[in-house]
Amino acid sequence: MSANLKIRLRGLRKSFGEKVVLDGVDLDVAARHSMVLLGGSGSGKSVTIKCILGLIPPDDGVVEIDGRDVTRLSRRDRAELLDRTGMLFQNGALFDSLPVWENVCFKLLAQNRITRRAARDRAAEVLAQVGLAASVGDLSPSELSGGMQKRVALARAIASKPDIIFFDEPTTGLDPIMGAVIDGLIVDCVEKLGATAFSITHDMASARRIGDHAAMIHKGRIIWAGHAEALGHTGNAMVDQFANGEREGPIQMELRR
Ligand SMILES: Nc1ncnc2c1ncn2[C@@H]1O[C@H](COP(=O)(O)OP(=O)(O)OP(=O)(O)O)[C@@H](O)[C@H]1O
Repeated sequence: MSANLKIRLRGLRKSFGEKVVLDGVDLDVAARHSMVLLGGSGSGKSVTIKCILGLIPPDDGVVEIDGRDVTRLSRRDRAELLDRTGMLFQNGALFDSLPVWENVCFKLLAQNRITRRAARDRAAEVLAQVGLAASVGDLSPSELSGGMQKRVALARAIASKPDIIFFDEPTTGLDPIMGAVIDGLIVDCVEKLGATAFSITHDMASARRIGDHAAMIHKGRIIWAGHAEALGHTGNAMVDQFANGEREGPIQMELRR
């Protein structure tokens, strides 16, 4: 394995009943790079992330993080891996019953890795990093706008200083300017941590901003992987159609059949 490789997927397969979702996914993500996984609705992007995190057991294949096969880790080693991982969920997934500061430090508090007093300080620190005042820490998530909730969700994803962060549709539901702001914060935070980022998104502007590399999944396989700046002119008709949002092209023709 290359010493520089953070995530390595080989021959990843997953079916639900008769439905084959992942049909031999091969993908490499280099350390400190930012990979964006593209693909149509229901193409298996979230299932891929869940397999990497060990939340769904693959039927077959290899999932390596730092050269270790995560499908074979002991419960303790998997917990240790998850401790080093941050996740920003599609809907933010904040707990309304807890103030923002407890949401931000939820993982650290739940694992007794920090006192409540230190958690307040840590929350203020990461809230500042995403452009929010410390006083926001005392509010309930339901009192925040969608953009602020995304910032809080980002603060929570980085609070434990993870070395891999997963972003699931980080700008969904935001206006284009707020989306660009959140993307900028994502890039800043990932860079500051020196983390590896793995994102899934339908938003091509966002994909180009947050990804240095990109890959596209189609019919359960990675059909293209390369530099994010090539998106739209990769030479792969399916990827270019998707990236350019064109009605006509090989993907639509398949849908018509
Ligand atoms: N636990 C599950 N049980 C059964 N089917 C599942 C399960 N999880 C996912 N699927 C199916 O796997 C397919 C891929 O789902 P996935 O959520 O990975 O898609 P996606 O590419 O992330 O889509 P979207 O962009 O719409 O979020 C879908 O058809 C979905 O219904």
